[in-house]
Amino acid sequence: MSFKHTVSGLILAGGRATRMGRVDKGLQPFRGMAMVAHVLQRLAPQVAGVAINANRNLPAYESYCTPVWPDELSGFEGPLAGLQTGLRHCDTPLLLTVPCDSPFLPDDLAARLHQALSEQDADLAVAVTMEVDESGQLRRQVHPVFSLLKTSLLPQLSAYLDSGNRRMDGWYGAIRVAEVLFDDAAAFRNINTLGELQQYEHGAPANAPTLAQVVGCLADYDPEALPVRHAQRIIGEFITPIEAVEQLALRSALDRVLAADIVSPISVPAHDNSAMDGYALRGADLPGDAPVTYSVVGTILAGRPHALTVGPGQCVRIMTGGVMPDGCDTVLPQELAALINDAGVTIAPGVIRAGDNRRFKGEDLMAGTPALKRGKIIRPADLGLIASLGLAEVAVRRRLRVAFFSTGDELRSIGQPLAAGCVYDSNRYTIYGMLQRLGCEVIDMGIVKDDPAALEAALRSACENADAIVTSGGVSVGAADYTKQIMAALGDVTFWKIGMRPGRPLAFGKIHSNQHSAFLFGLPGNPVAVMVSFYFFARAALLRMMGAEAPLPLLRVRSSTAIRKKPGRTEYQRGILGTDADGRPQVGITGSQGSGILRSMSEANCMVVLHDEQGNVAAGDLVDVVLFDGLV
Ligand SMILES: Nc1nc2c(c(=O)[nH]1)N[C@H]1C(S)=C(S)[C@@H](COP(=O)(O)OP(=O)(O)OC[C@H]3O[C@@H](n4cnc5c(N)ncnc54)[C@H](O)[C@@H]3O)O[C@H]1N2
Ligand code: MOO
Ligand SMILES: [Mg+2]
Repeated sequence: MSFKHTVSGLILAGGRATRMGRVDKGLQPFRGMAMVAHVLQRLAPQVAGVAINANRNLPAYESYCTPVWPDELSGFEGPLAGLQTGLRHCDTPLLLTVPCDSPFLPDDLAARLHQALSEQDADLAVAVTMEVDESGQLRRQVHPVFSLLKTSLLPQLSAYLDSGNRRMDGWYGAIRVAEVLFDDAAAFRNINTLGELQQYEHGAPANAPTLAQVVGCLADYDPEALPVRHAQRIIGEFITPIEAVEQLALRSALDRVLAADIVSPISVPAHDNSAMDGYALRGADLPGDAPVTYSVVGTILAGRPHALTVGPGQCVRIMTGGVMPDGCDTVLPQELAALINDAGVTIAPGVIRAGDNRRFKGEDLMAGTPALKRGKIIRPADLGLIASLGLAEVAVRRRLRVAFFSTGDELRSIGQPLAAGCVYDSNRYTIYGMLQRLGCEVIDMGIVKDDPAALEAALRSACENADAIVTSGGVSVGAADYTKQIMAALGDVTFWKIGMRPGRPLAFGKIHSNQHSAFLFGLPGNPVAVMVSFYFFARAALLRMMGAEAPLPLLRVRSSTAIRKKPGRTEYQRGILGTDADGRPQVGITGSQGSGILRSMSEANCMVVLHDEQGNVAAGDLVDVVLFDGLV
């Protein structure tokens, strides 16, 4: 049975709003209605009923058809006073509090807090998020105003207030508290100042520029002939990263983006140790002109503590990884000994030098130094590195949610018969593959017909469920291409003809629907154009949204053939990178380069990037190449 009937909601609107100039925060207009109405809309479906705790303008709050309860303590005594009032009136066993200035609160707040409360048999469940501060460090942020608690806690709370305390979490010591980690910190954002109110009015985070502002910085901006590098720059400046962070078990973090620097808590290795199985001795003691025999005073195994000291004329048997004994700085690999017998180990002159085969404490990682930087995509070596620090969990950015669909009446899905003039939808498969490779959470929305209402519904739904949207088709100048009109109507979207081949038309911007917004990449319909536009525009932008640093490396390679190329535009040609007869790398172009010929894309293992200013390429010239696959 659902828990909903056991929970009442309480919106805390009784504060003074000192940072907002003492206006009544809950009643401030925001995106077409009062702030409290947004909170009410999100909270009401999650609970049996909602009440508001307010101390001013009571009739205005009552107009939302909810009970309104002022504090019993007089003098704006803070949120706990509101909570006390709420507990006193509450007629369900549980009460859920939220502040009136949090219009983005999560839809699953009650469900998640309730689950933790019952699983952990707690008195109170409170929301927690992980946030990255300005110095790049990760910290836990507890949100005591987002709490689910037992109504029976009223006596404890009243006693706490009677003793003069007002801190929201100050009474947690006396009750059982369950902390619930939410991965979307932005959902808990509260609006504290009039400036923030204006800022969030259009869904824009702090200081986000409009597309027109970004474009305004380009002296010779021409959307009908936009150089590739300008389009890339505009997109990069307009995109904003998602901030939500989640804590994952180490192995689950593979291919995810590190959310905060990892500072090494220990030195690796923790001690100077031997790099070889052999004999440790003092470097100053090595032979001069004649062989020397050293007596063996003990054996050191890796991982075994010891208190051996080695004097002049002595050595100690040591295994790889064994901790170097005091005074020793050199290891003789055992196979280099001139003689090993009961008298000891004999070393000939000149076989090793002082300091050989010793690994220093901290030579891999020194305690207190950054081991990995935020923004790094976690690869197999990083998993090992983090494990070497003894860390079981890492903080990563939440996965980026990307919705995608294809547009066009001529498209058929696999399994459907192919009517005359129709083609199977291949773009949804290439896009799926490319998004998966980037580590996105994908939402496949199928094929959308060339119909304005269907396109609008699809874009709105994508916008409400994803961080970014990738569409294909309908961005050129064709008669049935409604896509552009609908995209433009839903937000800040611009349409470009880019100086490139393939992939000339591109729509880019941000759309809004029901208080949600998403970045939009309207890619051209031709099957190769869609891939090229994804790789050279969407890829970097999506990575930036994920908070990742992953530039595309360009290799300079000799072209095995001549390539025709017009200066004044960037051409991306499908290439096969291999080696010539002498084993040197070379690249050749796959067959037809038409933007509908997917076969030649499939045969290719790289793209040859011929830049704007470049003209024809002669056989043997060096060209830039981007590989499709990397080793990791
Ligand atoms: N008069 C002009 N015509 C065109 C121009 C132009 O500048 N002036 N640009 C050309 C270029 S370049 C491209 S690329 C295409 C882009 O067109 P759209 O983005 O509007 O895409 P559609 O018209 O919907 O489709 C184009 C082509 O691709 C096939 N297609 C579309 N979606 C899929 C899919 N999911 N799977 C497989 N194939 C798909 C579609 O059937 C068309 O053949 O416009 C040029 N025209
Ligand atoms: O983008 Mo189009 O022809 O360049 O395929
Ligand atoms: Mg078209």
